[in-house]
Amino acid sequence: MIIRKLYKFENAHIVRNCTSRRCSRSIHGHSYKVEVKLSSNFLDKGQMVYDFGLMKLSIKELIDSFDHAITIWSEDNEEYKNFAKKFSERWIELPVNPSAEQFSRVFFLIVDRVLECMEFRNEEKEVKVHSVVVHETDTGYAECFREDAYNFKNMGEIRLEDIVFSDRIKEEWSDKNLWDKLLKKEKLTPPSEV
Ligand SMILES: Nc1nc2c(c(=O)[nH]1)N=C([C@H](O)[C@H](O)COP(=O)(O)OP(=O)(O)OP(=O)(O)O)CN2
Repeated sequence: MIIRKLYKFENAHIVRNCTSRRCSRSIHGHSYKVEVKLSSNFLDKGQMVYDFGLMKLSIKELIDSFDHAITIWSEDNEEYKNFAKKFSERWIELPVNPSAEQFSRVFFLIVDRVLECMEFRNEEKEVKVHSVVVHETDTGYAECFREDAYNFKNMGEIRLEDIVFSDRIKEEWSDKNLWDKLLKKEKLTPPSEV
């Protein structure tokens, strides 16, 4: 069975080297919608794959990090990167170009790591990321499956260590060490009730 939770955020970027000139040569923003789909063949004590309420903790906080932020590619022009970091206190640097496709891979990998670290306290079993859909506009989206997220050879390597959140973004997390914990694969313990 698959369940799906929707997240929304506003974000600015430039996507270098693409064919659409407006996209590759001008800073612009989108009202993103992100669908995280989880699957399992089991149900927990509440007869759910994974409580939607639990999906409003770390997963929501990490996706919301991108809200009112600018996303930059680590390989972009140094002057542009410094400008973005100087004039926006909320920025994220990615090791890949911030296309809808790469956003969907980034979110897949992040949610995959959250689930890997998460303690399951309500008899949830084998909860996996099925796919992540990133809607960049009302008319265009990318959907990432596991084989895409880990397709480092053809789609570019994404190491979580290479995703950098600005200090301001980290300060707004309920646990300022959340990202470090995920990088170190430390256990995340959710509250017994949300
Ligand atoms: N496959 C992709 N194509 C494009 C991406 C992308 O991430 N993946 N991104 C862009 C731009 O960011 C652009 O802003 C969105 O392009 P587009 O769909 O053309 O936007 P519109 O709002 O103009 O779409 P309409 O359908 O005309 O309303 C470009 N391509």
